[in-house]
Amino acid sequence: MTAPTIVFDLDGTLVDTAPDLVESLNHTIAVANLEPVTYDDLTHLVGQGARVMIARAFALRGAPLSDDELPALLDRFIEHYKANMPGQSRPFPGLIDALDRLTGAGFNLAVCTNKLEALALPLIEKLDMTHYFKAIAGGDTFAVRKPDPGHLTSTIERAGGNPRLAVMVGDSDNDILAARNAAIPSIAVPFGYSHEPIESLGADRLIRHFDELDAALIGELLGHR
Ligand SMILES: O=C(O)COP(=O)(O)O
Ligand SMILES: [Mg+2]
Repeated sequence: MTAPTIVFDLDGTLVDTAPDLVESLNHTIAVANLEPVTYDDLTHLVGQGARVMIARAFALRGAPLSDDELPALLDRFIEHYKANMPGQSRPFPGLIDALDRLTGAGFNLAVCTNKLEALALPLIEKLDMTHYFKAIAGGDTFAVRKPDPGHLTSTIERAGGNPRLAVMVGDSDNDILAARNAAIPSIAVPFGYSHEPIESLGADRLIRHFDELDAALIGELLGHR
């Protein structure tokens, strides 16, 4: 029988990347003399990858940005973010124990992030977490990205899993929507970068800490289907 797959979002779910994202974003927009953004701003900017994050920062500052300026800004962001990796980014409390526990219990683990694949892979590698995951899919890995259900189902398939036997864990509306659109149960975490109250996202469960993520909870969610 195929093992159930647990799919994790990356930014704000597995890893606290906010300080490094803010730093690289501010380095990027500084070329246009824009005021630096803050952590609170980030919850409105993050979610659709670096390109959209840069465009939203310009919009936040009321600065014009044409499509032909974006590629150079994106390159500047990628270069800075990669050079500092893993920077201050760390797994959230209890994550590594949870990954060990779930792997030990026979689950397939995977990552489905809207972060560019070329940033997601080295970050996970530098934090020594690659070996936990059967698949790591970024926002540009497939033709679609979250909240499109295809991003999630393709990640599960790449991990050798079955979308009918899977659970999504995430911090934002994109994650919970992608799961709902794919008819996959979802778990929300409150320590990430959602700009809306986490309770309002409509996840099937809310966990406060990774200590709560165990085989019993996954079984309960899959049993309810
Ligand atoms: O980097 C982003 O914009 C979003 O990344 P996430 O999907 O891992 O939260
Ligand atoms: Mg996230």
